Amino acid sequence: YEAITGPTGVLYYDQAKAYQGYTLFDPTVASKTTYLIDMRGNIVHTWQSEYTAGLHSVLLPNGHLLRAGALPRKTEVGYCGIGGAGGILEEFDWDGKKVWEYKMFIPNKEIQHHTFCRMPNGNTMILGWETLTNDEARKLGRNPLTIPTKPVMSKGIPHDRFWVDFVREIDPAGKTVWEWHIKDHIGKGPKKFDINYTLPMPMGEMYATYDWSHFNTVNYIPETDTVVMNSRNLSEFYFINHKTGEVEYRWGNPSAWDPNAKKPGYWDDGSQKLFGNHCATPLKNGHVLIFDNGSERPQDRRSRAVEVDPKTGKVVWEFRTRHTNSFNSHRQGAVQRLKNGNTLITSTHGGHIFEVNPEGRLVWEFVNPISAGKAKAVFHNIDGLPFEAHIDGMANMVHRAYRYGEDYPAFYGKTLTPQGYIAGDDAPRFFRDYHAGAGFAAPAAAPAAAPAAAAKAPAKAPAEDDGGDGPTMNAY
Ligand SMILES: O=[N+]([O-])c1ccc(OS(=O)(=O)O)cc1
Repeated sequence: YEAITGPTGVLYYDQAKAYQGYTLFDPTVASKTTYLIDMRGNIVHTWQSEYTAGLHSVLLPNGHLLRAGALPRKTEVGYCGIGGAGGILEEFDWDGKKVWEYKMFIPNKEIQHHTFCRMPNGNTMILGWETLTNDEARKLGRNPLTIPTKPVMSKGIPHDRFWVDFVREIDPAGKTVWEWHIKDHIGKGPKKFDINYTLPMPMGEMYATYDWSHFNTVNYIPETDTVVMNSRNLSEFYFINHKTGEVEYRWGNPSAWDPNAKKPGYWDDGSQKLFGNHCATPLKNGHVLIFDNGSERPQDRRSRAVEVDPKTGKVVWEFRTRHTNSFNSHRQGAVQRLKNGNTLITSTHGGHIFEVNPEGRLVWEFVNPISAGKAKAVFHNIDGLPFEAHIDGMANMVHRAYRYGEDYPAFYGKTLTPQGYIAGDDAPRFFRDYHAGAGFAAPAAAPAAAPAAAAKAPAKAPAEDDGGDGPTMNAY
C-alpha cells in the first residue's frame, strides 16, 4: 500500500503472527521528534532533539536513544547538500536528557551522514563523507572529462569538490581509534573501488558527479571483526576486514569492478543484482539482509527485501509485492530481521513501515502520519514533496524504523503507557475497523473526541475492544 492519498497510522495488525514489541522511527522531514509506538500505533514514548533527523535512531539496551541529527546548513561552498548529510550524533537517556554527543562536521572537510553503529565494546562507528578536491581526484585516476568545471548545486548548496565515504570509530570519550577511507582503496579489481564507476549510459550515467560512492550503511560483526558497508551508487555491499581495512567480500554488482562482468543495458540487468541498495544488515545465520531499492533497474523498477548467503552468493529469501506501486522506494529504505523470523521493512518514500512473515504475508502495516512535521489522519496528494525536492519522496518519509521486542532490556522497569494516536484519538483505527475478522471484535462506536495533539495529551488509555494485551504494558 503506497498510495499518494489515504489513511495513516496502523492499517493492518495480525496479532497472532506479528512480532510483539515497539517500533522506533524518526520522521525524516521537518520533525525533531523520535517516536516509539506500540503495535496499535499508540505513542508510548518520544524524545525531542533540537535537530531534524540525520537520518535515524536506535534504542540501546540500556534504554538510551542514539540518534543522528542534521546540523543546520548554509547555502555556501563547504556545506554538504547531498541527501543524507547529518553532522551530529546525540545520545539521550530514557527521560530525554542528553548524555553524550559527537559532532562530525567541518566545512569543506567532513560530515556524518545516514548512519552509525554502536559496537559491543561501547565504541561507535560513524559513516562520514570527506572532501576530495578536483586535483586529488584527478591524481587518484578520475577521468578529468567527468570532473565538473562549475559548482554543482544540490539542495541549494554549491559543491566544488567531491564528498567521498569514510568510517570513523570513536571510543566513548570521542577519541578516534580507527578509520577507513575509500580514497585509500581506489583502483581496479575485486579489492578496490573504481573512481570512474557510474551506471552505464542507458541508465543516464547516474551518479557521475561529486557524490560518487554514496555509502549509506555501516554495521559491525563482532564474531569475525568485520565491518559491513553498503554503497548505493556502486550498488554493492562489502565486508571490510577491521584489522587490515581490506575488502574481503562484495556482492551486488560485479560490473562495478570486474571488466568481464556483463553491464546492464536498456532492458537487461546484466550481472547486476542490486540497484541503489540500502541497509545491508548482517544476520546471526551469517546471511545479509538488504533493502534493494530497484532504482534504475532496467528489467523491473520495484523495491524488494533480499537475503543473501555470502558463502554461495545466492539469494535465499526475498520479499516483493505483486504490484510495483505497493512497495517501491526509489531512494533510502531499511530492513530488519525480527526474532520470530519476520522482517520489518521501511519503504521510505511512502512513510510505509510494514512487517512480513517468512512466507511473505503481511502481518503489520503502518503509514507515518507525520507529514512535514504535522500529524495527519489521512494523507492527501498535496502532502507530497515538490518533485525537485526528492524524486518520488513524500513529506512523511521515514529513513529507517526498528522494532524492539517486549523483552528488550531497554524496557525493563519502564511503564509503557499508550499516550494516544499520533494523529489524535479521533483518527479512525483502520487496522481494527477494516480487519474485524482477524482476531479483533467488531468496531465499537467512534471514540469520544480527543485532543487534537494526542502526543501532548496526558497519558491515558485509549478505548480498545480487541481483547489484546491490554492498554498498559508494565514491562519487568
Ligand atoms: O532527500 N533525502 O532526504 C535523502 C536523499 C538521498 C539519501 O540517500 S540514500 O542513500 O538514502 O538514498 C538520503 C536522504
